[in-house]
This record gives sequence, C-alpha cells and structure tokens, in this order.
Amino acid sequence: MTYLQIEDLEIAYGKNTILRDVTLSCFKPGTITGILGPNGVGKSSFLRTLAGLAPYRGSIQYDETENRTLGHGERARKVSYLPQTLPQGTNLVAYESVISACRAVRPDLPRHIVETMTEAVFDRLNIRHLAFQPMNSMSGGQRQMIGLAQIIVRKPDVMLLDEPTSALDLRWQLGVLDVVRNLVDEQNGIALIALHDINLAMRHCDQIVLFGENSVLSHGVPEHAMSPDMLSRAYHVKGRIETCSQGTHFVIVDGLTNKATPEPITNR
Ligand SMILES: Nc1ncnc2c1ncn2[C@@H]1O[C@H](COP(=O)(O)OP(=O)(O)OP(=O)(O)O)[C@@H](O)[C@H]1O
Repeated sequence: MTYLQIEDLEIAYGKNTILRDVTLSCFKPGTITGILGPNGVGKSSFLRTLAGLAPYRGSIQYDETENRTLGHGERARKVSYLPQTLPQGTNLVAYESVISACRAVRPDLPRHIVETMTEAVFDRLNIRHLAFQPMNSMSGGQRQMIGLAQIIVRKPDVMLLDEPTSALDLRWQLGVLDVVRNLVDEQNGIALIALHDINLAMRHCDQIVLFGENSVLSHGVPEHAMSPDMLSRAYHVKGRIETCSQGTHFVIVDGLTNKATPEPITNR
C-alpha cells in the first residue's frame, strides 16, 4: 500500500513555469486517477516529475518520503513510469525485453522467478502470441502493449502511465484499463493515467485531475470534476455531461465555444 501526497508543487523548464500551486492528497490506495487537460498543459511533465525524472519545487511524498530523496533503486521498485513514446523497435524479442525490464529493477530475483513473472504478464495482457517477435517487426499498438508489459512485470505500487492506450484499438484499450484496474486492486496500489479520451477516463477512473493553464482546474470523481464549465475552460469547447442507460456518465461535445479556431499549441 502506498500513499502519494503532493503539496505546492511547481514544475518549470528554466524560467518557463509549467505548473504551480499543485496540492493534491486524493491519491488513495486502490484508485485510478485520470490526468486530463489540453495539449501542452503539463500532463507528461507532471508524470515525469512524479517518476523522479525532473526537478521540482514543493513536495511530492510517497509514504511520507520525499521523492527527491528516494534512491534510484528504491523508487524503481515502488514506482513504474510508462512514457508517451513507444518502446524502441530493437531486434530484441518481446519476451527478452520484458525479462530485462524486470531484472533492471529486481536483480536479486533468480532467472526462473523472473521468467515465471514474465509469462504471467504475457498471459494477463493476452499477448503470448507476441512473445518471440522482435520489437522492430511490431506495429505501434503491439509495441505499446510490450511497453506496458515492461512496466507491470515489476508489480509496482504506483503506476504512472502516459497515454498508455494512444496506439490501441477499442478492444485493447478496454483490455489495458481492465488490467490496470485488476493490478491496482490486487496491490492496493495507485495508478495515474494521462488520457486524451475523456470518456475513457469518465468510465474507468475513480477520479480525475483536470489541468488548465498552469495549475489544477478541478479534481474529484469524474462526474463532479468534469462539467460544461470545465470543458469550456480547459478545452474551449461546448459540452454536456450525460448519463447513459447503464448509469455511466459521459461527455458529449457540441462544438467550440466560439467560432475561433483553437489556440496554437506553443511553448509557454
Ligand atoms: N524538455 C523540455 N524542455 C522545455 N520545455 C518542455 C520540455 N518538455 C515539455 N516542455 C514544455 O512544457 C509544456 C508541457 O508539456 P507536456 O509535454 O508536459 O504537456 P502535455 O500536457 O503532456 O501535452 P500533450 O497532451 O500534447 O502530450 C509544453 O509547453 C512543452 O513545450
């Protein structure tokens, strides 16, 4: 079980402050949090910072230990980060790449245990058919699944997943989110998932954190954190939150808030 607490977090690249005043204590064990917001708002920077890959001001605590004081190995056992970019298309076969990912974090484990863990992950993700295929002969979606396998084989308490479904068709998107849900339940862990698909987040996340320009616009259970006002403020679109026949909340977007085209995606 792991707790994550964030207080007065500020993330900057040089003089360019991306996020400030981020205080969040909502990441309870056993929950999935969707990290949402428009392009360039700082979702990846936020996850990279939580993964210990970027400097920050303020406080990020895992179980009351400050992130910047955690050793590399200690953090790697607790926290796994899946970047937005797909794993490289090397000539390594998928099975070996997942074994290597596990051994990088758990060099203490004997090879046969790592192999058993790796096989269990291929079964869990339903990708056994990819096990002996070289990474450089895989499609983008297949590589994304192997990237996820490299993360979950480590059984992390905290999963930081940056758009893990961006290259996947509907069936695999749902499969991945189901696997994340099962892992979070089993480990009583935490998952933070950056997503552009708001409805995927509404359906599969226990809560969302919506970033707007430079800070958190709203957070909470999806049907409260997402509203027509938030859609307008974050994305500059006119939208509605509806409830389907099965009781799930979802967003319908009717158009841009005005006739203007969206602002260009620029460095702030
Ligand atoms: N290494 C870097 N150096 C300088 N600026 C950066 C760097 N990485 C990101 N940025 C800037 O930080 C801001 C946030 O980028 P980030 O990738 O975190 O946004 P995002 O919300 O994940 O975007 P997207 O939805 O498009 O993936 C952008 O303005 C981006 O140009």
